[in-house]
Amino acid sequence: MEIGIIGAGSIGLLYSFYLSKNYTVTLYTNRKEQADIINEEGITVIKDGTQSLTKVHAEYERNYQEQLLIISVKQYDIEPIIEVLKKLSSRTVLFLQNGMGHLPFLSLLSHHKIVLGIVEHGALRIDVHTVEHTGIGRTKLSYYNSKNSDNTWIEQLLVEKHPCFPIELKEDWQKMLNEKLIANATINPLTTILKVKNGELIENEHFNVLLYELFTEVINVLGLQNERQLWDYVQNICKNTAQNESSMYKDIQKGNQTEIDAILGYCLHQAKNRNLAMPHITFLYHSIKGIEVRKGERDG
Ligand SMILES: NC(=O)C1=CN([C@@H]2O[C@H](COP(=O)(O)OP(=O)(O)OC[C@H]3O[C@@H](n4cnc5c(N)ncnc54)[C@H](OP(=O)(O)O)[C@@H]3O)[C@@H](O)[C@H]2O)C=CC1
Ligand SMILES: CC(C)(CO)C(=O)C(=O)O
Repeated sequence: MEIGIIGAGSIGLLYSFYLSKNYTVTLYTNRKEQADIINEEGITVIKDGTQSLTKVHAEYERNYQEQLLIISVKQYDIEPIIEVLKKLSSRTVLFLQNGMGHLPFLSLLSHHKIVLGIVEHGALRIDVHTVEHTGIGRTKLSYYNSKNSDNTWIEQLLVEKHPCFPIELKEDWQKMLNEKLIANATINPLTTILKVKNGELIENEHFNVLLYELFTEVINVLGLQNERQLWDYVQNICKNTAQNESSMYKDIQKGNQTEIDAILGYCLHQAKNRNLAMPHITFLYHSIKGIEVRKGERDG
């Protein structure tokens, strides 16, 4: 099976490394120099201090040929890719983004078999061809516009048996994405403005109150009922990733754009549609947007 992976950041490098063990992978980069380096030196994954190298073919030209395309760019880089996907013949397209920013574009791609995914791995790009696998998690997949049948590409992925790279199928994409959104909408912005690691949101009783207040707004706006179970889920993520900095906190420290629009921006949009007041979400959304603008002004 031939797989094209679009976006050679932390997730693109990690997925190229593991999937190339069983499939022919082409990794599409944003810059020619990165493709040249990957073609020459391969991809290195560092896990628990051990380095492993694999050869993967990288391309800068965007003539995606593969029958399975995996999209691993950030939410704010999705739109130009959608424009290309619109013109391609029918195939399977798997989106791996955090947040919900990609959903409005999917109606433009109805001739493709769309699969939504969430990533529970931790991955951190060290340089243009090296990624650190900072936490083993699952990839969860769910069919968006087709039934759980006749997708041989996805069925092949599901028999993937690498112990560090488990892949699961979920029935309900909305539930799957909502759960991930709850974690990203609560842990990410709070850790960013408080400048703390994930674990402090449960270790510090005052921060835990903030986490809970924000959590109740988020589940309210998403219209979710099983509060107890979801609150345990969020607290468990803080516990299991206690020593990690959230991706949003890392992005802000590096002066990068965040995915706040696809995360809290989406929640605010839902709140507006339903005429709900969301003071914590509003406060945090504008705090993060303000920090991004200040950074832009300093650089500008
Ligand atoms: N990293 C992680 O641990 C996790 C990430 N995710 C999600 O996965 C997604 C990807 O995240 P991550 O890998 O960390 O992000 P990165 O920023 O590390 O990587 C994104 C890459 O996409 C490249 N890119 C942008 N536009 C294009 C294009 N048109 N064609 C080819 N490449 C392009 C960027 O290039 P350039 O460098 O030139 O900008 C960058 O290298 C996000 O939605 C994130 O929320 C989810 C869970 C965990
Ligand atoms: C689950 C969480 C919050 C773990 O850090 C994450 O996905 C992120 O940082 O983006």
